[in-house]
Amino acid sequence: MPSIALCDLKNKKEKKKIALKNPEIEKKVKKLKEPTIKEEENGLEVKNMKKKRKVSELHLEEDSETSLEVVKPIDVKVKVKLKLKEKKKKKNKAKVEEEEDGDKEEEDEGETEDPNAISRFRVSEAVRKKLESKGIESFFPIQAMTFNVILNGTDLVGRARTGQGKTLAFVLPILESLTNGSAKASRKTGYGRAPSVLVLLPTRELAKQVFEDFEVYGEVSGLTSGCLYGGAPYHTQEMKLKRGVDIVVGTPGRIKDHIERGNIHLGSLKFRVLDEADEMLRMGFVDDVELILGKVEDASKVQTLLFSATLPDWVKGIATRFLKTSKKTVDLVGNEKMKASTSVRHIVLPCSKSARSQLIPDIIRCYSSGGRTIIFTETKDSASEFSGLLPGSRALHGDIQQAQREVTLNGFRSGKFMTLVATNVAARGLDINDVQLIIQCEPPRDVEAYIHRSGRTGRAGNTGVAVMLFDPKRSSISKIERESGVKFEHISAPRPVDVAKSAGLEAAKLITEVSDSVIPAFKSVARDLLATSGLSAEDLLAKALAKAAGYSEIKCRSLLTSMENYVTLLLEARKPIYTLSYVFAVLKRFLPEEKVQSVQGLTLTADGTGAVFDVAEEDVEKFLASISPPLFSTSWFDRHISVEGSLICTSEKSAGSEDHAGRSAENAANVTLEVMKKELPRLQERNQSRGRLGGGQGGFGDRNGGGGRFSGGRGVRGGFSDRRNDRFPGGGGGRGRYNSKKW
Ligand SMILES: Nc1ncnc2c1ncn2[C@@H]1O[C@H](COP(=O)(O)OP(=O)(O)OP(=O)(O)O)[C@@H](O)[C@H]1O
Repeated sequence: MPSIALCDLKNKKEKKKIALKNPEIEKKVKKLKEPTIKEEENGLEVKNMKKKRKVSELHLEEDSETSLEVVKPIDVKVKVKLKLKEKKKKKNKAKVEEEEDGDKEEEDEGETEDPNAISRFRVSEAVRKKLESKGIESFFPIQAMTFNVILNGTDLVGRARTGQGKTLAFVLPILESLTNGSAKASRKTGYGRAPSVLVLLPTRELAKQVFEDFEVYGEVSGLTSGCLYGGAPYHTQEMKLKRGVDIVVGTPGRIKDHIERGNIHLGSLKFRVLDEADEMLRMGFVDDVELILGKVEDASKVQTLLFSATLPDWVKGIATRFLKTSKKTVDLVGNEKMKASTSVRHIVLPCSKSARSQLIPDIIRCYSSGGRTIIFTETKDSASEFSGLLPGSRALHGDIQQAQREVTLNGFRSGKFMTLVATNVAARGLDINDVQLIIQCEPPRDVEAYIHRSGRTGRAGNTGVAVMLFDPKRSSISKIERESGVKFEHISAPRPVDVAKSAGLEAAKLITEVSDSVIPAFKSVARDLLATSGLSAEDLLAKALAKAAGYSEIKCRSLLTSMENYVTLLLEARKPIYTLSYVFAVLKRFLPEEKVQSVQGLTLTADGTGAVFDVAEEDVEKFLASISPPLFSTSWFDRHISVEGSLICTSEKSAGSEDHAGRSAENAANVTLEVMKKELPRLQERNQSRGRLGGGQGGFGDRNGGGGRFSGGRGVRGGFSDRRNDRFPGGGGGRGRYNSKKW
């Protein structure tokens, strides 16, 4: 579990490069930026339509009632290149030099040809120009693959990974259909008109975001939109509806209210869209959604679209009920193992609850590349609590007044503050520029939440980092890993010494910016200090830099719980260790009761031969001396002074060097104890702890010692308390446990 020290990188660019060092990510990002749909799949409205239609049919199968077909993108570029290669071969036979030159030109032309160019789709000029003004000249795969299907009047289920442009995938063809397509003729116009489009979304923030897209592109098409969500005054919404709007975007609760108040009539509806459908239904809006959709008098005349990055099986039932049997499915994730964003570095880091507030600022410093960070907490209280602890951050959750929620989100979008601490209310759909880092304070309850939260970064072809903290004693990451297909990068906390180096660089930069005019005022003090301190000029300056960076000392940090001033020890035995009770028994043989009780986060290693735990820095020597007889005359502390002279618990010395194993001579109990300096071994996860003593399957016994140690209120300090985690009843995920009120 390497500690990846990004901290000492000099600038944002370098950090980004490192964040991308995962070759898999680089490959995928490149792929997203390239056109990935075959020319034929666009269903382009251009000359060679016949040929295209054939292939298009191949990939856009009609759905049956019971199945969701998977459509896979095909790499256009590869195909274009292959054709060109063939052409080139033929021409080479002729061996005519001039012809070869011509061929080269043709190849260049061919390679730059963009089959997803918006100019090749039935997008009206005004909208195209608007898109261009926003730098959008080419469709993303999901857009290219769904545009004509929607424009041609077919119901559709669309799925693509987070940040791949699903919003415009429905906004643009709907606008075109209303202004130039099949819905144009029967669309109601004029004062007091009933809406032609109804878009339902799970959160107010998302509703507002999607509404803004409809406004921007609708305006140039002569269409108006209204946004209806709770927490905002009814009156303004009613007035807007009275005047008449073409498109209504909103959350189910408020839309239902307006329908019941007689403010919205759905008799003229042409489109209904369920965006983030699974979330809406999971949040308990199913009745509202059904009621709203049920208000449509003649469903056969309405086109229904359902989009999300995640479509759990149970959503398919909903799709079957609300979409026509002729519906198409464009699924760009399908059966691919990796369901989460491929442009994100997915990292996990062990951290106890009490260490989070110390660790998170360092993670931000190391991984945010100077961009925005969103921190996800499980509850509204902890979101507020955290934002209180992190200077310059703001909280966003369901208990905050809507007006304040909007101020907060606007402030975050505009860069007034760079860290947002949010509940799942910000997990879905939010598209905020330059979010570089996502921190999840603990593993979410289901894989969908992980996918959407981590997907707030790495959007539209950009890259990002998602760090998930987990407490090995209380939570499990293997379920999320398995279901999302993410291969997590395991790292340990940024080392305080690395963070300090990074802060030192920033301080050095600041010092060079200080005007020379200050020198005369401070020079004599500097001279006196140099003469009296007994330090070299270099050391003295180092101290001054440390102070300027806010450091008076460098604390050490545990690898296991990430707690400051704690050190992680590894106890190993010659035989398998089945229970924590055994470890406690061993410790009790050598140490006084109060020291044994003070250990934190005791966890068995995955290989079953050892256990790791944290002890306070000042107790390390006592533990080592008591359990492993000293191999060397020097003390642990002496051996942990780094070359820079600072105490670092995660020594930079390599394995096999003199002090790697600390004191590891065996004692009467045939166990060894050593300081963990660089990497943690793989640990048993919470849900692996059923076994011999617990009566379940698996190799290892009940780590909780049959309800002993950790359930009886041992009064451990901070870190890992004895509280069982009752948020995982039965260890399973699944529906029904989501409590939207928590947000
Ligand atoms: N064709 C395009 N070219 C460039 N940028 C685009 C294109 N289409 C959309 N975008 C931008 O990509 C970003 C992500 O789009 P969007 O929010 O629609 O993603 P999404 O797939 O809905 O993500 P999520 O699943 O998280 O909701 C937005 O900033 C959007 O403006």
